[in-house]
Amino acid sequence: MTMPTIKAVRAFTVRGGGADYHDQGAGHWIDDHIGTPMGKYPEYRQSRQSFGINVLGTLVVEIEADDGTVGFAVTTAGEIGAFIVEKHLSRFLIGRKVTEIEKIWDQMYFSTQYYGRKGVVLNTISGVDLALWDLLAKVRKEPVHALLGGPVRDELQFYATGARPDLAKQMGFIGGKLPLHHVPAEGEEGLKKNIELLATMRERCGDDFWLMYDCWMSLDVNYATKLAWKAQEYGLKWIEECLSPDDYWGYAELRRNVPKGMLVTTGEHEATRWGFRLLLEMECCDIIQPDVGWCGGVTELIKISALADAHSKLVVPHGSSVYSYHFVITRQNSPFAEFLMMHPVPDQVVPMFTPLLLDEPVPVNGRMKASALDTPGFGVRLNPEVTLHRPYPVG
Ligand SMILES: C[C@H](O)[C@H](O)CC(=O)C(=O)O
Ligand SMILES: [Mg+2]
Repeated sequence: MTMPTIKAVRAFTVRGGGADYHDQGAGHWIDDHIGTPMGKYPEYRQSRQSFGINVLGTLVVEIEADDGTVGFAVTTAGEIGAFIVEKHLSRFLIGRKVTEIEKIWDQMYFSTQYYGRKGVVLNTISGVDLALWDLLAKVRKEPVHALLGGPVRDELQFYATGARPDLAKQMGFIGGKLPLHHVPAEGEEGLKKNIELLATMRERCGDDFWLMYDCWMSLDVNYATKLAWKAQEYGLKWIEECLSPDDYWGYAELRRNVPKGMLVTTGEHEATRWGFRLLLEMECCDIIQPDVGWCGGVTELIKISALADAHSKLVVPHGSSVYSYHFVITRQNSPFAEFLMMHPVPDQVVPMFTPLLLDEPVPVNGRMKASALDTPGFGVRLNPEVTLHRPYPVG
């Protein structure tokens, strides 16, 4: 088979949901007084949008081959990402064979290293990488998971992230991850409220349902330790992303501090094999949670996952819908997946990247058959009713 070459690269932005899942309308649970590192400022406590959590918006990367096949992917990077793709990264793509994914990744990473390494640049590289995997799989008329070695199980099992684990239980999920609402600056009263909410959810969900707390980088070691010990009574399964992603030392200390059996998880704001190497070698956590749309894409997640496996750690990727599912189904050290509840209440399951994608599969009764992932590429289409904006058209 002669492999097609890449003839065009296009980068678009979109507002309102999509890959920037924090870019939601008013009244959504995801922006309701959730604990953040900005919570030390009372004026930024009630809403994450008030400090700009949704300023980036969604980036859509489209890569077209000379046989007419188009691969695409979405991530959180908006207009900055569109600039980087069109003005910088496209030079490593145009004219290349669709199979040259590893070399393209290496060139994207090392050519941006002087201003990149993490954050929005890695989100952008991830978007390009995912679009390349989508393109190659479509050219080969296979799902991405087939290129990754194929499924190791018949179905995925999900826990749900959202404000209502009690409803998630009724919907068939194996667990519910709650956002923490109150930060250390809200004192003993806030700590009491954090524990009361957990107690209420334990009461509603019964003993056997997993309950987790997502702390979104909002705590310090002392507060997180206190929270963990108080939460033990209510069977908290794991305590997530308590500290700044840069505080590897704090994570190592927290992991030593928490009650035996409670898991410490983190990594959704970490990137690349080098970042995860620190988390693993410094024994910062029990489960790593790379976001495949942010950590460097599938090409990098393969390496991160192998490193984690060698350290006997689980990889349970953060969010990212189909981009995660195609990976998780192929790895023994990823035994379950996250489903982010994007319904505002959330009392029903809606596709995570709604309304941007069509054919996005969702868990039914907390599960998804591997066969739901059998369409070529990542198996999703851009919704033609969503208006895309191309801020930096090149060529
Ligand atoms: C709910 C969390 O604050 C955040 O929006 C999502 C997240 O960290 C997760 O799904 O994990
Ligand atoms: Mg999280």
